[in-house]
Amino acid sequence: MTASAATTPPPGATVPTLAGATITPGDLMRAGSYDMCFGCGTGHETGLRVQRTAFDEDVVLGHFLVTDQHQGAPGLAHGGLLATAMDEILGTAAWSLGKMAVTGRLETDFRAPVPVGSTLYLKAWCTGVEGRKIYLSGEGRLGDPDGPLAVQAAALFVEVPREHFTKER
Ligand SMILES: CCCCCCCCCCCCCC(=O)SCCNC(=O)CCNC(=O)[C@H](O)C(C)(C)COP(=O)(O)OP(=O)(O)OC[C@H]1O[C@@H](n2cnc3c(N)ncnc32)[C@H](O)[C@@H]1OP(=O)(O)O
Repeated sequence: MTASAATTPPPGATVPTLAGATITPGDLMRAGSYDMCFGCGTGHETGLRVQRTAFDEDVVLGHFLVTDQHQGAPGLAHGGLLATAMDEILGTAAWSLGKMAVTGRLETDFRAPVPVGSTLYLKAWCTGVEGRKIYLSGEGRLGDPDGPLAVQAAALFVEVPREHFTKER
């Protein structure tokens, strides 16, 4: 992955830990997802409907089925939607550390085309935390969790207070 300095943890960034977390992975699993989220909502008719299948302190796993609603070129997934899928799984990895966080920066490498009808298997993990900054990496593989590499991503998420989601704008 050709990650920039902005998404690479600086020397001295800590290895993430769940100590002091306000949200546990169990809470997150029970909370499910926001129904109308384009990434994971089951109420969103044309969304990606990413399913999160496992997460712990080290890694988060998920997958989604690429449908004809997700095309860019005929028969192939749109790159922007693949970036959205990576955003979703990277965000889940950030939240699974017990931190409410939003995407500050998202970088993607597209390694192989992703056909309609295929399942993209997603994986994300935290590479370091410094203050409010959470550094994450992820990948998407075709057809199987160990299948061919299709997408790689690196991101900087920034921890925010609850008011970020509730204040009127
Ligand atoms: C319980 C419910 C469960 C729900 C399911 C959970 C799963 C969820 C899955 C969701 C998945 C989907 C997720 C989504 O889609 S989240 C939606 C998309 N993202 C947003 O809307 C975020 C919009 N941006 C902001 O709100 C603010 O800009 C934030 C909050 C990010 C920072 O503004 P704030 O005023 O607060 O802080 P700051 O500006 O002092 O920055 C702080 C530090 O960060 C560094 N920095 C910031 N940006 C960048 C950048 N681009 N490159 C490099 N560095 C950057 C900055 O230099 C500084 O560093 P330092 O000077 O301290 O060293």
